[in-house]
Amino acid sequence: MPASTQKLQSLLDDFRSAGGFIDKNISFEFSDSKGIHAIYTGEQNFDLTKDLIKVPEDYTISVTLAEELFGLTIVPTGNRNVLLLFLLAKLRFDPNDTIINDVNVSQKFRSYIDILPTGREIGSPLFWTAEERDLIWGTDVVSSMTGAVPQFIKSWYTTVSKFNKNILPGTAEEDFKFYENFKTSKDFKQEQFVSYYNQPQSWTSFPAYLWAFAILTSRGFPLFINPDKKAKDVNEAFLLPIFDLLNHDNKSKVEWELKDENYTFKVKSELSKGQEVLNSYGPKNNETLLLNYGFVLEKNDADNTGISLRIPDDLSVVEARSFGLDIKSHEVSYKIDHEHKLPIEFVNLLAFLVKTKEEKTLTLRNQVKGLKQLLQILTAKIEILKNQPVPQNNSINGKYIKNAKIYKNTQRQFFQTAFEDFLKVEKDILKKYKPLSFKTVFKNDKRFASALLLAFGIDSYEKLSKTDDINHAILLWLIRVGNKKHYPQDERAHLPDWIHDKYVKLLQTTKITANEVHEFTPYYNSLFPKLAENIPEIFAKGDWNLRAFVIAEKLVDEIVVERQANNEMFILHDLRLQI
Ligand SMILES: C[S@@+](CC[C@H](N)C(=O)[O-])C[C@H]1O[C@@H](n2cnc3c(N)ncnc32)[C@H](O)[C@@H]1O
Repeated sequence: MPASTQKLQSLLDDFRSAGGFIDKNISFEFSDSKGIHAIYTGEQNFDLTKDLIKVPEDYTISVTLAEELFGLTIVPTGNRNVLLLFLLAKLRFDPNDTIINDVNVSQKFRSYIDILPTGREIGSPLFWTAEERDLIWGTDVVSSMTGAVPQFIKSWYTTVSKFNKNILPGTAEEDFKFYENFKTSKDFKQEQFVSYYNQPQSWTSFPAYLWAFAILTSRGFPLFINPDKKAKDVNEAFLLPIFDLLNHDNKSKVEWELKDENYTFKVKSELSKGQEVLNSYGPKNNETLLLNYGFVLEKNDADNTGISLRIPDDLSVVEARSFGLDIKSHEVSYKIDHEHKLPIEFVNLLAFLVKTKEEKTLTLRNQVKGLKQLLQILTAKIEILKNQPVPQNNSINGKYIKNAKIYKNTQRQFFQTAFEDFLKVEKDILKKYKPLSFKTVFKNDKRFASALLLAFGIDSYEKLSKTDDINHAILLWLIRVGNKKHYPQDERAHLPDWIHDKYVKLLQTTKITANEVHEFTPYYNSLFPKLAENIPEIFAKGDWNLRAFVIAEKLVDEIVVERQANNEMFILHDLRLQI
């Protein structure tokens, strides 16, 4: 019999001797991808009115038990699970028995504690190596983890440093050094500690605490299922052996209940021979499943993702509200799931962030610019999620590679859908408001177009649009518009007044820095005086000095946007829109 089967058998024997019940038609099996799981083997469909599993209340491991060992006052209400984590760590890693109220708890739960998986077996990225973490680089799982671990370290140390000295093992001082290390290192990089995390030695060490944390999050039950025991904390959890051998399916209909001092487990949908008996851990998204349980679901109804944004401190929430946004603080996040798409409000928020001082409301200009930014954010997210590094090291766990792939693909799908939706929004807005495209300028302002031909040696807009010269062309055209009154009447018709007015206003109000002059000089010298000499009818009318280039560049920032779908350039009016 393999060691794992033997361990499981001992647990089942101990459990039955403690008064526990498991329907005779349930058999526990083991697979690399799912760990231990339960299969129904009965010939007849299971009678849904019957209990499948019954666990005596006394055969559970709770915060109350931990409090009896460590004392009531060590952790404040709101954080009581921490004590349970230390009890778990002690039961697993303390070679000495733990006696609580004259009961040898170590002996009582030995076979249960023995079957609990290691951190790496659970598969949470908390236990992944640096190279394995590269598989999920840039994802929300990594940012959650980076934020959470320092908090775990603090709650571990705050509690363990309060323990009565006579309960601490001789290795405690050594264990505490990790905290000193963490506290004094400016740039704490978790991945440097992964091999330490994966080898818990002493029960008071952080790795033992982290292991217990992963055990409680991947297999703990909420205490509120016991109405008698009023949980002091909303998220108070406990361990319910045997129930916790069941794997998860969102759709599984089950019933947990406390009846006559026994926790009972019933299934509420058909269970036939060969089917896996599945619990439901609740509607969990893939991020939570991966981080807390070490697995993900390819088809997960409860999956979601989100985009968060921080409004810079120098912009006020009040201003954002008067712009028409319904926001309460500087931190804004939007959730995307199978029912809720990314809302247009997100575009409006970005529009607010790119607005000019003069713009008090949503305009065509800021909305299209906001939209462009959103499409860029989504593209960046999609690119990160698309990237599937090929591990060079064949010691990387295949299950982790698979989970990372599924997690990233399911996340990417949300962003991909949002990207396509907003490309459509961009198309609709451009269709509705028909802003001036540079292609149209090129077509209408024929004199300018042929001047470009001479200047850059390009004979069509299509060719121009495929090179960097398109940006130079726009810059030159904006200066031409700024010099409008120096051109003959027939040419002026193609040079819009609103652009001219903006140019003049910028010219009057902008102070040009030495840096800008410095930056533009080589570029300016590459064009002038050559252009003025060769094509004076365009480039020697009005002012074509370096200042004009700096102003035109600022105007480009303000009013020119490149369409995401086909890189077409649009010149946008600050036409007021309604949010
Ligand atoms: C409550 S335990 C269930 C028993 C567990 N399989 C074991 O070996 O002890 C939760 C763990 O089971 C595994 N698990 C649960 N549901 C799963 C599923 N649908 N697919 C793959 N693994 C699953 C994950 O490793 C998870 O952390």
